[in-house]
Amino acid sequence: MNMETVPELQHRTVLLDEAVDALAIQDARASGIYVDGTFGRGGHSRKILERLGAEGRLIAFDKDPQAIQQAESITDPRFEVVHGSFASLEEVLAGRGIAQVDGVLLDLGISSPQVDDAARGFSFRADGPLDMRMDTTRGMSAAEWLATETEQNIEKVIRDYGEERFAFQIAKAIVAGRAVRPISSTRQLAEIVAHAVKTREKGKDPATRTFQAIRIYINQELAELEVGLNGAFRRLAPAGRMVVISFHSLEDRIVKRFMASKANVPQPDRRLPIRAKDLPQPEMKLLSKLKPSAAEVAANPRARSAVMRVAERCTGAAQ
Ligand SMILES: C[S@@+](CC[C@H](N)C(=O)[O-])C[C@H]1O[C@@H](n2cnc3c(N)ncnc32)[C@H](O)[C@@H]1O
Repeated sequence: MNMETVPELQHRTVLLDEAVDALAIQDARASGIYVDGTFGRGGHSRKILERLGAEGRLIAFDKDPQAIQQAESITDPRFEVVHGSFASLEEVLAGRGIAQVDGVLLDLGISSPQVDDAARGFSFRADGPLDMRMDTTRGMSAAEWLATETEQNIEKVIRDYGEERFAFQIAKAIVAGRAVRPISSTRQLAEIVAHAVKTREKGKDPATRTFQAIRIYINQELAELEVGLNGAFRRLAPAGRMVVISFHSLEDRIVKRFMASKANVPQPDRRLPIRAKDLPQPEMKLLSKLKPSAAEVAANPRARSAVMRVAERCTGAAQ
């Protein structure tokens, strides 16, 4: 579809002030360098630019060409947008001769325009081609993947990334369904899943978990998050802030564990009891964990599952 014919869909930024406040862009830090790893429709980026001084700099990333098209309308000389994953943050910064940044923001997952445009194939509510790629310029669509993947791997993805207890039945139904007719639309997949799911969760469409799982797999969301967190950490200046907003427990678990490991906070799965005096110096300080207010959730129901975590690079940490 010609992108110029797509009506512009809106994204309501979650935890807008809270996330930008957490970057602490003030005093000397207003002339720092910041990264918005998930530009979306630029709600956070625009607010960061409002707070930045004349010498400050903001580098934004997004995998989605439609987000990039929006970002390119920002003509501010302090701003630059990169079409690519935040997993490439380190090499992109290195390519610009930037050794350290003062803050990194990641507002994970998909934007409302991606969900609301049926042609992107993310939604089980509207019929559209079964695509689900954030970056439509590369990689395999969900339809292509479901056409070729083994039943065992489909089951594993749906179980691991959707935490779906009917993963076995759904994978079986997908493989039986594709033998009759290629699964090329969101509605077709949603119907196959609905028949395979035996008991319904209250208030939840039976396709919710499967769509989430396939989307995470197609976009390699969790693997890229791990790489992005590590890259952001290595590039953070002392006292630099890392602010991450997650929208489901799999993401939040990764963020929580990453920050906790850098802050020497004991992990439930750490086997050996380690005496405090034997622990290495913490490299990060945990600053806050926050959820949207009831008023924000009432105004924007998509904010309901958001969790924001903030950590700061310790000043004494080795670079
Ligand atoms: C929740 S939206 C961000 C909204 C944004 N903060 C705003 O205020 O408009 C998430 C965006 O991140 C992008 N995205 C998700 N994972 C990404 C990744 N690994 N690298 C770059 N962009 C990513 C998606 O394409 C989407 O546009």
